[in-house]
Amino acid sequence: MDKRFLFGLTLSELQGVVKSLGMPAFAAKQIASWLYQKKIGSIDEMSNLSLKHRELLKEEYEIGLHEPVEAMRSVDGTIKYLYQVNGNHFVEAVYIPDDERATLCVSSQVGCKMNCKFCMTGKQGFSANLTAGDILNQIHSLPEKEELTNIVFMGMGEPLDNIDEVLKAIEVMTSSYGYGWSPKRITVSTSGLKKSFRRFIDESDCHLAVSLHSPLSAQRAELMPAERAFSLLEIVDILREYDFSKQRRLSFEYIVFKGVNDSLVYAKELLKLLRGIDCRINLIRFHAIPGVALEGADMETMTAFRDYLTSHGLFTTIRASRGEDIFAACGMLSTAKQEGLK
Ligand SMILES: C[S@@+](CC[C@H](N)C(=O)[O-])C[C@H]1O[C@@H](n2cnc3c(N)ncnc32)[C@H](O)[C@@H]1O
Ligand code: SF4
Repeated sequence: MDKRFLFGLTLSELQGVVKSLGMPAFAAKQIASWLYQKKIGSIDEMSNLSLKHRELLKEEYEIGLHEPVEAMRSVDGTIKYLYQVNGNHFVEAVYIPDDERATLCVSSQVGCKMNCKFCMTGKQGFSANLTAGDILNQIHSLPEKEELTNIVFMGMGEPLDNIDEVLKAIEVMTSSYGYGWSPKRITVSTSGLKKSFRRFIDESDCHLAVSLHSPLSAQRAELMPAERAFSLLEIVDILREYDFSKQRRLSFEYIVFKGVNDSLVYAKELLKLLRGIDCRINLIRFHAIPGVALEGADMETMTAFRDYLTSHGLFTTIRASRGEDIFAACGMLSTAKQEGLK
């Protein structure tokens, strides 16, 4: 019988485990502390549990941590790690060191269902959801774990399409029994999914980044089929109900495509769409992917676009592209090869 994994379980799930094995209730917190606050390789190392209880646990469970199976280094210091999940699937996570920050871009799914026209992960199609353990393992088994200052859910997959596991992973990251991190260190990026959009805002305090890419519904639908199920107008209407003026940050991501959405006409439409919402815009350079007839705008156009928005009261930044030489930049992640899809 395959053993189940302890790593990735929330405190209440661990309470269920110890209860079912007839162990004392306080053992759940002890196990959580071994799992999340230390780095152990086996249940035998949980030295404050009795030998009998460790043996009981071992009959049904194992820790379930997995080191990355491959690492690729960019000239700019970015490192892309490949993790094997669930035996036969693969996902990538990208470590991005910066001056005083070190960010890990994590994956939430193997592939993605959303099929955005410009994204490599979208081209791969969907294979599987990650468990909370698979998501947390990208952090916990990272050689640079201790350096990390920020986590962004901007790797493979649509986090809101795997909301239960994403919320559980965030619970472990932010709880005192887990990593104890502030939710302000975590950003979840989404293309927008009606069924779980509100739930994510209500049940977490993490920063939210919405992939917009066009202020016009028809054009957005061309780029992102998800627009047809949950339009930017519906998204913005919901966001207006919430207060993003305090600790929690709302940003919109906008890939600037040459001759598509890069003129000031679009900047003006963005101002109209987002009027009255406390947010910022993050302009992203397009990372070309094979077989897609889209091009990125040049830096001069992006700077003019940024300056126009900022001078009209919508704070806008241009995101630095990192790890392009190793296919680690935004939207370039794909494990189609490892999955045997091409
Ligand atoms: C890969 S997605 C993952 C998170 C989520 N699924 C989403 O779309 O927001 C992270 C960000 O990368 C952007 N992206 C996708 N393909 C890209 C590309 N080829 N060049 C630049 N950015 C890209 C997405 O639009 C999104 O803002
Ligand atoms: S951009 Fe995000 S939602 Fe769109 S296909 Fe890529 S991973 Fe999926």
